[in-house]
This record gives sequence, structure tokens and C-alpha cells, in this order.
Amino acid sequence: MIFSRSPADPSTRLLRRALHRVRGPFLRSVGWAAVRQSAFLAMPWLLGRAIDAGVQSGSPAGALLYGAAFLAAACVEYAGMRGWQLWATLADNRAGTWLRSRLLKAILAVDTDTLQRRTGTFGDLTTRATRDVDTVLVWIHGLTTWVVIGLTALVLVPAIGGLDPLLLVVAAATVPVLLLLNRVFPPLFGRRAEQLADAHGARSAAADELLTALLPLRGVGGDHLLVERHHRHSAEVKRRTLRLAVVGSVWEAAAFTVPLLAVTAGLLAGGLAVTDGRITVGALTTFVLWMGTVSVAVNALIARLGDLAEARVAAGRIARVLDLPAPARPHVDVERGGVLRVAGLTVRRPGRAVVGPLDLEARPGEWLALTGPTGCGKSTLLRAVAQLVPASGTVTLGGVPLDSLDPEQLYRLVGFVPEGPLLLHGTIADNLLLPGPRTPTELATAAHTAGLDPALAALADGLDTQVGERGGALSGGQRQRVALARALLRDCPVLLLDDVTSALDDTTEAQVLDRLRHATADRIVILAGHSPAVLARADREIALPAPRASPPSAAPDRTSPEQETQDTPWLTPTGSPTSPTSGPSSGAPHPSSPDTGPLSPSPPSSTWPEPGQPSA
Ligand SMILES: Nc1ncnc2c1ncn2[C@@H]1O[C@H](COP(=O)(O)OP(=O)(O)OP(=O)(O)O)[C@@H](O)[C@H]1O
Repeated sequence: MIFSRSPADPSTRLLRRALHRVRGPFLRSVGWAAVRQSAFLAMPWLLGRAIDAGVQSGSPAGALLYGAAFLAAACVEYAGMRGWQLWATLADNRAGTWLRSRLLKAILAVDTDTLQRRTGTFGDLTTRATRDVDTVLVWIHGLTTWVVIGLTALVLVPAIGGLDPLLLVVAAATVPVLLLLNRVFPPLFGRRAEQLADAHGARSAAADELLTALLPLRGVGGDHLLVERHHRHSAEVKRRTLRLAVVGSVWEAAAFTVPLLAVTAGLLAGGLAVTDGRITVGALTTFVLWMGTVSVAVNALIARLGDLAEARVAAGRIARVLDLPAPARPHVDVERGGVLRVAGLTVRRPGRAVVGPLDLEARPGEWLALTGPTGCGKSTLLRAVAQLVPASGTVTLGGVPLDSLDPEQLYRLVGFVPEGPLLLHGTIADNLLLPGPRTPTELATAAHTAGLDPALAALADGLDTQVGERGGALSGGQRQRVALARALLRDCPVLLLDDVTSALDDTTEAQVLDRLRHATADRIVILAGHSPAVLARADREIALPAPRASPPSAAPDRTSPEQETQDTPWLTPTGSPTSPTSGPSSGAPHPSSPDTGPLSPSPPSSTWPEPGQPSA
């Protein structure tokens, strides 16, 4: 009943694992629930006995005795209920922590393209970490009820039989009807729950986009479109919630009525048995109360089956993220002054122009400018070098392939600053210190190199200035310089800078680039962009041609080695043409860098398959 699907089913596997993690508190909650239910079930029996034997005129001792027994049972029931709820809450809390930290770990270990493809949108990812996890927790919290239901059946079947066989027949007649109801409704409920979960994911994505893009879209009068889109998704959530509620209410009402009908039949049959003298009035009272308990148990059973159906859907959605390929990578020693070699680096996305292959070689102290027309793939290739998007080809540092490194290590070796960097809510200092604690001197040096010092001097709170939601309380140029200073504080031997001076005026840009050049004398720096100031300071230019059209058949995003060798090298370092080298796929995970965490906002792309569709 708890897991009726195959153990290999990802949702069942995850539910089992979650339960295994919290087996201690769960078993304690089961113990307390058993105590509670035993006391609860004894109460109708005590009442029946009190009516038949305890309450007699002129004998207060019997009434007192049963009154005391009743009070003792009530106290035990109260204590049992407290223990049950306490441990069940602890179990679901622990499971929540475990599930959320696993989700976070999985998200941090995988590239953003794969993540987006699996989840549809990042907004949907949020739903998985919130609503879906909560749904699993509701199931865990309610699991102990199965023990209560089982105990009720175990005690009541022989107990009712002991009262009178006829009453047992009446009670037993409810079983096939309940079984039938429970065959029909759970699959229907599960399907509706799945549709509702998808609708929640879509609405969450729309809300995310609404918050991120509202300001820029207001400027072009497009804000109403986002609001309408959100309303549309909300209406869909409402419609699907109602559809689920219809199934749930019909199921619950039908199942709840069956034991009540049995009570009616039992009153008729039991009333006759009382008049015939076969059973006592107390026994009939006990039967009616027990059948009331059966009604409650059936109700609980329906609720738990509903929880299970919803939890399966939620666990399946969570498992889709947890099961993302993230091979374990042992720590490999990488020599700091090593050469960066990129060979045949190619990114393919369904329906998009092929980007790459890129070949280059850079030594410590070298500055390379990656230039080319808009949309030719500069940002994409920088991200591919940083292992942030799946790509084919090889990227090695000091002879070690970057896709073989564990994310922690990669994070320390390769720094990446995107064109539109993301700042976290907090102060400038909070953002600068994301890579870890630094001395005030180190902070001041990085701020100076990034040209941030005049900006800090102009702000009343300096480093303690609040940057606002996603850095919105700073100017574009200030945000870029904070992100640059933050990357410098990581002291990576390879620094990938995507148009990081695009928002700076000419004088500030020249000053920042000069300081940067000096500060990165022993590092490899690749700067993407169109800036003449960058070009003037670079040792070499790698000019990318205009993008090539992709073939109409949606190309896979991982190039096969055969396909790769057929590609013409259209991208070579100036002055040192090299042919593309086919290499193993390097769709390696990358740790979340502060600038490009996988949860960084990204508009949903209509080219990605929706959740549930097979991914490429
Ligand atoms: N997440 C994504 N999903 C699908 N396609 C993408 C994604 N990001 C970029 N692209 C596509 O990849 C191609 C290269 O984009 P990229 O941003 O790398 O170009 P760029 O040379 O940096 O452009 P710009 O000079 O305008 O910054 C474009 O056709 C773009 O549409």
C-alpha cells in the first residue's frame, strides 16, 4: 500500500530513500501512534462495559471504576497523540532538509543547459524545491496513519466478530465496496495531481519571469503581457486544482458513506439482536462507536492514498533533477602555471546555429581577445571553456581535462564573469566576500583593480551599501565592477571575462583594463567582446566568424566524434591555425560560480522541450 510500484521506479526509489533516512523518528512516531490507537480503541469497549456492567443503581463504585479507567485511557491517548505528532513532524523536517540539500547539490553539479532542459524552466525548478518537496513531506508525515489504520482493522475485525457474527458480516460487507473505490480513484487522482504539479511549475516560471523582466518590459509597454501570462497560468492552476478536488471529494465522500451505511445496517441487525436477547445494549453501543472509528479510518486511508499519489508525482519530478548525470570526479593535481588548451570546442543546440569549434592555446600572463559579430558565440564558448554548458571537444589546463575535475577544484581554477553579472541581495561587501573571507587589504586591492574605488567613495555606506534585489540598486557599470572584483578575489589561474567593461565609460574602461593587466600578470585571461580598448591590450585576437545556420533536423547538443571531425575549422587563433581536434564529450558539470549560479535568472526558451517531454 505504501509503495505499490516497482522498486526501480525513480519516484518509488526516492520515496523509499527519504523514508530510510528518517527511519529513527518515523519508527518512534509509529510506536507512539500504536499506543494512542490502542487507548482510543479501548474507549468504546470501556463504554459498552460501563453500560452493561459498571453503571448500576445504588452502586457508585462500578461507575467510578469505569470513569477512572476511561480517564486513564484518555490520558494515554493524549500522550500517544503528542508523541506521534512530535516524531512524525521531526521525521518530515529531516526528510525535507535531506531532499532540499540533495536537490541543491545536484543543481550545483550540473551545467545550466542540461538543468534547464530537464526542468523546462528555472521557475519550475523552484517549484520542485518547494511545493514538490513539501508534498513528499506531507506523505511522510501521514505515513504513521497506516499503522493506525492497520491496528484498527486488526483489533476491530475480531472484536466486532466477538460481539455478534451478524455484526461482523455487516462490517465485512463494506470491504469489497471500499476496495473497488480504491481501485478506481487513486490512478485518476494521480493523473490529476500530475497535471496540477506541472501547472504549478509553469506558473512559478511565469512569476519568476514577471519579477525579473517587469522593469525592462515596462519601458516598452510590454508589462501587461507578462501579467496576462501569469494570470493565464494562475487560471490553469485554479482549473486543475478544482479538477483534482472534484476527484478527491467524490472519492472521499463515497468511501466515507460506506461505513455509515454499515452502521445503519448494523443498527437494524443489532437492534433485532438486542430484542432477541442475543447481544446487550452495551455491545450495540460499542459496535456503533467502532463503526464510527472505521469511518474515520477509511477517511484517513483515502487521505493517505491521495498523499501517496501526489507524493509519487512530486518525487518523480524531484528525481528528474537528482538523476541528472554528475559523475564522481576524483581530485587531480593541476599545476598552477599550466597551459590552457582548447581543442575542437563545439556547442550544438537544437534549432540554433552551431557554435565552434574553437581551438586555442594560452600561457600564464597571456591576454586573449575573443571577438566576432553579435551572436557568433563568444559568450557560449567562454561558458563552454568554463564547463558551464555541454559541449564537445576538450579543454585542458596543465594537461588535465577540465571536465575530469571535481567542481570544487574547477571553481578554484577557472573564474568566469558574465556580461550581465548577478549580485545577491546584501551589501557590496557581502557580494565581494562570496568566495570566502578576505582581509580588508585584499578587498581594497581587488576593488582598486576593478576600478570600484571611486564608486565606493561616492557611496555614503561604501562597502556596506545595499545592492538591492539582484543588484538593482547599483548602476550597470557598478555591478560589472563588483563582479570583476569578486572574480579577482578568487585568484583563479584562468579568468574568463565576458564583455565586462561594456557598461564603463572610455576613461574608466582604460583604467580598469590597465590595472587588470597588471594584476593578472601570471594568469591566463580571455576577454570576449567588441571593445577596441580590450583589443589594444590583448596579446592575441581570436576572431569568430558569423554564425552558421544549423541543419533543419534538430541537431543533438553533444557532437559525436565522427560529426566533429567533418566540421571545417572556422575558428582558429589568429596567426596559429590549428585543425579541430575531436575529443571526448565535455558536458561536464560546473560548480555554481557566484556570477553564474545555475539558479541565476534566465528567460525560458521556447526551444526547450516542456517538462515531461524527452530531452535530447
Ligand atoms: N541558453 C541558450 N539556449 C539556446 N541558445 C542559446 C542560448 N544562449 C545563447 N544561445 C544562442 O547561441 C548563439 C550564440 O550566442 P552568444 O551569446 O554566445 O553570442 P555572442 O557572440 O556572445 O553575442 P553578443 O556579442 O551579442 O554578446 C546565439 O544564436 C544564441 O541565440
